Amino acid sequence: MHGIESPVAVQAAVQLDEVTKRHGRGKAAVDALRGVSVELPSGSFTAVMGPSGSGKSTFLHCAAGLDRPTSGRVLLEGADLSGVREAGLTRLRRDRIGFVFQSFNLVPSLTARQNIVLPHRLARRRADKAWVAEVVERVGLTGRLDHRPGELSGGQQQRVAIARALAAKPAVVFADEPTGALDLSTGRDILALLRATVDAWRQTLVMVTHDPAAAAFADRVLFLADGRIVDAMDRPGVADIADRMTTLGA
Ligand SMILES: Nc1ncnc2c1ncn2[C@@H]1O[C@H](COP(=O)(O)OP(=O)(O)OP(=O)(O)O)[C@@H](O)[C@H]1O
Repeated sequence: MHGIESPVAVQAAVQLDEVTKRHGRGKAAVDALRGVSVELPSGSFTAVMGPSGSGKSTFLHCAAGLDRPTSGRVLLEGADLSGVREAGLTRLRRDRIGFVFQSFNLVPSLTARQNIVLPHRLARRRADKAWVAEVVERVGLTGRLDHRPGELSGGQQQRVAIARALAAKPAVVFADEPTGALDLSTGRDILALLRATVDAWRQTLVMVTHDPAAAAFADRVLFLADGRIVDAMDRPGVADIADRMTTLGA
């Protein structure tokens, strides 16, 4: 007789365990994160908000393995990053993490197509052509692939950056104010696109933003204040997010 097996626990894409981060030393030391514990489930879209200086960038940098916590642990797909050496971290970031920045960070001399597959070329790996074609279609860049960034609008450049982030099928995409340099309506299009990658492909997405309307695209909004997660809201509306930010003094 076999007992009924318990369901396999869904592994978090990213998990932070009592993470602290101290910048600087001595009198100049700043505790940017103070005991942050959170699980970011696979296939979820999380927005991180908080007043200026609350620790959002530090959170993103620690969660993405760009920066090491002073104490505590960060797990990516269940693997503890604290024991991983610098070369291993670089490989993990390249293979398992996608980044989207406010300022697009494209290489100006390369075409959109070349920018999208650049991480593969740097890793000396062949891109999955069928997947890249699907990504290009989803982000709406068909017909624009031979243009250089200077020949593309801001929204199109951000689409290239998103395609580049998705091309390696990353475990997590981290986006830092991805609509910060775009006008309102282009920004909405980009957020809808990011949302669609979560809905269609179960892409895990973590986005830092100041904008309640942007955060309202997420499944969950985490609020940071003074280096701590002080609140979380599931599927909140814009007004609720804006209210919460006001009470945090933002
Ligand atoms: N490299 C650093 N050296 C010293 N202090 C730092 C460093 N990076 C960040 N800090 C400090 O840590 C705290 C958190 O900074 P962080 O950039 O994470 O906040 P933030 O919420 O992203 O802010 P903003 O919304 O203004 O970008 C701030 O007090 C900041 O001054």
